Amino acid sequence: MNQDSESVISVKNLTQRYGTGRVIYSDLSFEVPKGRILGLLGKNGTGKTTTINILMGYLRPQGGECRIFGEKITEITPATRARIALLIEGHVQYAFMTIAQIERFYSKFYPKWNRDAYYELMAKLHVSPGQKISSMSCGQRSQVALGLILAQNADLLVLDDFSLGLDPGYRRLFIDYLREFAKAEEKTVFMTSHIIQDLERLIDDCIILDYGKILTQMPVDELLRDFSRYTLETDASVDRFEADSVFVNPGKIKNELEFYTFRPFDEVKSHISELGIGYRGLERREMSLEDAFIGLTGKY
Ligand SMILES: Nc1ncnc2c1ncn2[C@@H]1O[C@H](COP(=O)(O)OP(=O)(O)OP(=O)(O)O)[C@@H](O)[C@H]1O
Repeated sequence: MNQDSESVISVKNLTQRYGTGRVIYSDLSFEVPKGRILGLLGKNGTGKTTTINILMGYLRPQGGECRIFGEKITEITPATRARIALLIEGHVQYAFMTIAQIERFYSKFYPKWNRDAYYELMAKLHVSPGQKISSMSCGQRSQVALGLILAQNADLLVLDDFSLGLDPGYRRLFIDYLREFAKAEEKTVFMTSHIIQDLERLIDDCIILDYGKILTQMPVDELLRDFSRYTLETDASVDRFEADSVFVNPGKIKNELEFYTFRPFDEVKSHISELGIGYRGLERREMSLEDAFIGLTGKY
């Protein structure tokens, strides 16, 4: 089996700009292997929704090629399309229906429809099955949308900002539910979210997008193992710690300096000595995925 046939999503040299405006990105390439949960992360406006719109065939890119389950996205067959469950930013569109009506409506389109998965999630909602979606709160509508996604029992789930309006308890419930479902059934998930703390317990791999390019693509456990945040005290000015091959996004508040790095401790220490900078208390700090994200993309 070649590498491509293992990849559920394959993106090669994707280039996108809107009209004659600025380039959102060029030469973007990545793969999403079967059975993995991948989070596409990036600051506002880096092109996450754009990428999903291209992958789903709603937008034609200026260059590059995307394949899903081996098929070019411009020539995707209905049978392959039926293997993909998509949650776009926003809510259920048929808001005039009730919880029960929308379940019956959706069930007709999906051969592998799992009614129980939908009602299991709906049971956590404190509303009656006869209530119209239009009269529900923002978070409750998101819960209905997520129930409809899981019930499709698709092989690939594409979720754009699934957490819209959800409270922390429901987000935790959905994440645990999704991870168990995806791992037990070897589903592939491609998702974005701005709530990065949530993703740490869900995703296997992350792509971190900066404006115009991918900064990092790697398994989350490797990122948290190899990328570190350090602090030290120094009287030297922050200009002496310019970003370089060792220091990523250095910053200073009073006399405490912090920086991030992919380099091991000994190398960091000798780099500071080579620069001839006096310091006290060099410490490697515990890091979350959100810290790593800020370390790579900067605080703005
Ligand atoms: N239809 C459009 N016409 C022109 N520019 C657009 C259009 N849609 C998006 N853009 C621009 O493309 C860039 C990427 O937008 P996109 O919605 O993909 O970002 P995002 O990473 O999903 O952002 P967010 O985190 O805010 O959801 C932004 O600068 C946005 O202004």
